[in-house]
Amino acid sequence: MFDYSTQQGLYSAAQTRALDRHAIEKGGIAGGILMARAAAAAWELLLQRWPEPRRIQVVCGTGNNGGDGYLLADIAHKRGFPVTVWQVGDAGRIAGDALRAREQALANGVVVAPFARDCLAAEGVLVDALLGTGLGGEVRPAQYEAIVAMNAAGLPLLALDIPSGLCADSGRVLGAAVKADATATFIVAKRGLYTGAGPACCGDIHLATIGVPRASLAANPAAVQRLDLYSLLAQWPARKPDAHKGDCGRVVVVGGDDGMGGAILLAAEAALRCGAGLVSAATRERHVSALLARCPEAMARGVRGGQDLAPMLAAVDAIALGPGLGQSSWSEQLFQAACDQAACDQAACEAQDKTLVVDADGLNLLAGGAGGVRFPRQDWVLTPHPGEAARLLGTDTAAIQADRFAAVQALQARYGGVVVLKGKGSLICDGRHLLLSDYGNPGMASGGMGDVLSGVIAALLAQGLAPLDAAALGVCLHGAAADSAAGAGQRGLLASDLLAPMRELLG
Ligand SMILES: NC(=O)C1=CN([C@@H]2O[C@H](COP(=O)(O)OP(=O)(O)OC[C@H]3O[C@@H](n4cnc5c(N)ncnc54)[C@H](OP(=O)(O)O)[C@@H]3O)[C@@H](O)[C@H]2O)[C@@H](O)CC1
Ligand SMILES: Nc1ncnc2c1ncn2[C@@H]1O[C@H](COP(=O)(O)OP(=O)(O)O)[C@@H](O)[C@H]1O
Ligand SMILES: [K+]
Repeated sequence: MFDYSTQQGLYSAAQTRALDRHAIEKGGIAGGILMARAAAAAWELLLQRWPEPRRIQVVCGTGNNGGDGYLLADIAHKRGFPVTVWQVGDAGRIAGDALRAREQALANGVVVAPFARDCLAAEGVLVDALLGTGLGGEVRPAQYEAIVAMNAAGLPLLALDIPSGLCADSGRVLGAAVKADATATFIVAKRGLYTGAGPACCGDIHLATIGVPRASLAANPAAVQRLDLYSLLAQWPARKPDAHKGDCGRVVVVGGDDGMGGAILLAAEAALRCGAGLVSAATRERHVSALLARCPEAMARGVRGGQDLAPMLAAVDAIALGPGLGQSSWSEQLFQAACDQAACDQAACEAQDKTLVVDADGLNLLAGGAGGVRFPRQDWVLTPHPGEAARLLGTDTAAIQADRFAAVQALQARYGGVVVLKGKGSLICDGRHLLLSDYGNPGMASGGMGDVLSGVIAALLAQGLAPLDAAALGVCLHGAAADSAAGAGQRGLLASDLLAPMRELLG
């Protein structure tokens, strides 16, 4: 198993508060000092991004996020920039460090005025210091209006800690959220910044750890890890010099019903390009010649049903079940045969018996109860996109996206094994680990991308990686290859464009 403890931790709002408290009470760093450091780090980022702002407008709320904003305004004012603070909400509610920050800014001559409709001037840089990790529930009308106004201003926008209106825990928009060009986040990275609506709201994310003691971090370990492809690759030993194809694993890809022959071809080719020793494709007879013409290294077989498939599965390491599988009676037979063939219990799984990667219509058949397949089971990796996840949990896509962390955990609890919830900020869960990959880009919103991913994960399983490691490395590799292939343009990216960069990344 890979060691995930060295990956970057992602934190919830409650954990961040606990960390702040620990740093203040045990670390002896006053809250006001942390606030001043946060403001200084954000100011530095602002000047890096927008070196000569004609003006700075800071929209402040009544909590400590607003306090960060007041101190940033104070720094800008001292440096001679024209600054205005627009105060949202009743200033009488401001207390503690935030109140001291406001008083300092006022005493130094920063212009502070109540936020009003149309108050924002159309020049300079806007700073969002309205709501941070203290946001609870849907945003109230006054804050909603300020968020809409900030987004409509058409100005460069820097969010402090978290774009206002974004839920730090889930990455869901709570009514309305600021769409920032950059976010300066403080102390630790928050989990909601990297999945769901988070990436679209944050722009570039910059973490300023502001000197929180190591002991405070150690006392509050993160429950989610953000994956770094290269540190995973570094944990995967190189092939031994005398390796032969039998050492590199056998994969069978199962699918390609009428009209979907390309899906099975993509999965087979991806498995080969990611290093599987031998790859067979079990598909409709009529797809065999096209598959062999494009990819002669694959062993393509036409199968009429479960009885033809079973012998092909006898001596394999990983089965990718679902690319273009369809939902016909042929599909159901293949689905059942593959599920029956794979080992079903924990012991066999740990003994590196065959593992199933279930995707696409394999997941739809599972959700529909096809073949009476029983679960939970440990010998599979399920790779649903949010629509498939909704079917598997009997809910709708919006509910999945509203809390992707909860959704992936619920899927894993019900179905067992390893679950990958795809989409921006893909999540991977085996019941003990909760991992996030933020590689990938909107160029991947095109047919066939998921088929490639199932081939990749199957190839990594076949080469001996544990299911969680194969899923984690596979998802990162797939997304990073798409980032490399997209280059300057995302439109028109094809799933097959990922094959060459994946190979390069694997080294
Ligand atoms: N020492 C530290 O701790 C450090 C903290 N730091 C900073 O503090 C931030 C956390 O500060 P926080 O906890 O004060 O909360 P914050 O995000 O300002 O929100 C509270 C405000 O929001 C309001 N509000 C809440 N829900 C609402 C809703 N649904 N709709 C509308 N309004 C709503 C709530 O209003 P109330 O309900 O009280 O009327 C209150 O005014 C953190 O993100 C970081 O930036 C850094 O300086 C580093 C050191
Ligand atoms: N905007 C995006 N950002 C990052 N990754 C994306 C984005 N859109 C799609 N992807 C990735 O592309 C793949 C699409 O898979 P899927 O929806 O199953 O495609 P298909 O069914 O067409 O094969 C997933 O791995 C998903 O995470
Ligand atoms: K904010």
